Amino acid sequence: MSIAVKDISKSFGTFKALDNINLTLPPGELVALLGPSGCGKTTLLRIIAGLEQADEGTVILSGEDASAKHVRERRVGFVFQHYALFRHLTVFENVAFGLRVKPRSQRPSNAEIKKRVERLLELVQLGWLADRFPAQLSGGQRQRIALARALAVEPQVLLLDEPFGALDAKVRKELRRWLRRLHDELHISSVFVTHDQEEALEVSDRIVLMNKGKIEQIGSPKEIYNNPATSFAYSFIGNVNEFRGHVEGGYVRVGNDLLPHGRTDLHDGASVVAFTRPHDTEIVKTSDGEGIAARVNRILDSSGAVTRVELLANGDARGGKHDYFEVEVTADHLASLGLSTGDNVRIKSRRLSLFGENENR
Ligand SMILES: Nc1ncnc2c1ncn2[C@@H]1O[C@H](COP(=O)(O)OP(=O)(O)OP(=O)(O)O)[C@@H](O)[C@H]1O
Repeated sequence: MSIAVKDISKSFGTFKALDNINLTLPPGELVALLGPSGCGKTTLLRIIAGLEQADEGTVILSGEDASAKHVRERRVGFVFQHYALFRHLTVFENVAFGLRVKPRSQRPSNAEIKKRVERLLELVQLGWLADRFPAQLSGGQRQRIALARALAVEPQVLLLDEPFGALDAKVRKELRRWLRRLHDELHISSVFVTHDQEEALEVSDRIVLMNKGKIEQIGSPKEIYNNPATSFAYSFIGNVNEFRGHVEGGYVRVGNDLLPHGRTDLHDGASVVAFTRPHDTEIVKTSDGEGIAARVNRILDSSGAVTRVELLANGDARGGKHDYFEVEVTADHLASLGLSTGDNVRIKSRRLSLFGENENR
């Protein structure tokens, strides 16, 4: 089922939680709503579900205006961070619940319910827990049962609000891979909320990046990572080195340092923020000349082909919010540089992205 959101706005009192959101999601995708705490992800998810009413705008499910449709009619399945399973019901009965409470005319027979629940438990790989009670399950197992329960009523859309948020990092990683595999089997249009960029990048087909009630960018994980459309997108997704200064000819002046930028469309004196990814950042073993003055703080041991070098700003950026840099260098290059902790160096960028104070690209 396709999901479209048109001109949705929502305020709580005087606070605008969602500001004119527009979104079209093709059917069958696994979509991440990603953004910092309080940016409006959950509110948007709840509006799509019909659990919350928008002040303005419409939600269109499968080409039909769903605004007037009740939650039950939207055929939406939910999984929440703390989705309380019924404590007094076994795993089997928790999953069967949505089917047992259907109106008699739509309710499957007991034999059919048994077959469906068994199939779902097999799907979430927990058939062996059918007779247990929720208190006898781990957090990860509970979330998988919650998912089986959401799927039992054959929803056309699956909405997940930080489904693995309460779990420890290792279980979280396992479960998100598992969710991806499950989605590849079922292809139900699914939207999940997360504030974890790694989770969104690893699992989703498409990321909707939000900030302060607005959409910053929509794209595949690759697009968002490689071509962040706004300075917010740059600093939120992936590791990045950030420099603030102003344009001086072909350079960004950061205090006493000059960083070459290679752009021709910038006015002298314009305030800019410049970003570069660690793998696009270069270390030059000289203490003067072009580049940002920095000192090697740590060279991380690595058995792989790439080594991470941490540096601290030496010049005027020191003490600021962005006085820490990360550079990824190949083992060969590192050897030829002959770097040691404490060395004074300069850093430059092979691919610098600049954003003006009020500019988004
Ligand atoms: N019922 C409500 N009454 C008042 N303010 C609310 C209500 N629900 C949400 N808000 C506010 O709206 C903003 C968006 O909330 P929302 O839960 O959608 O954010 P979020 O991006 O999901 O955040 P998080 O990642 O922390 O869950 C927040 O500032 C929140 O405090």
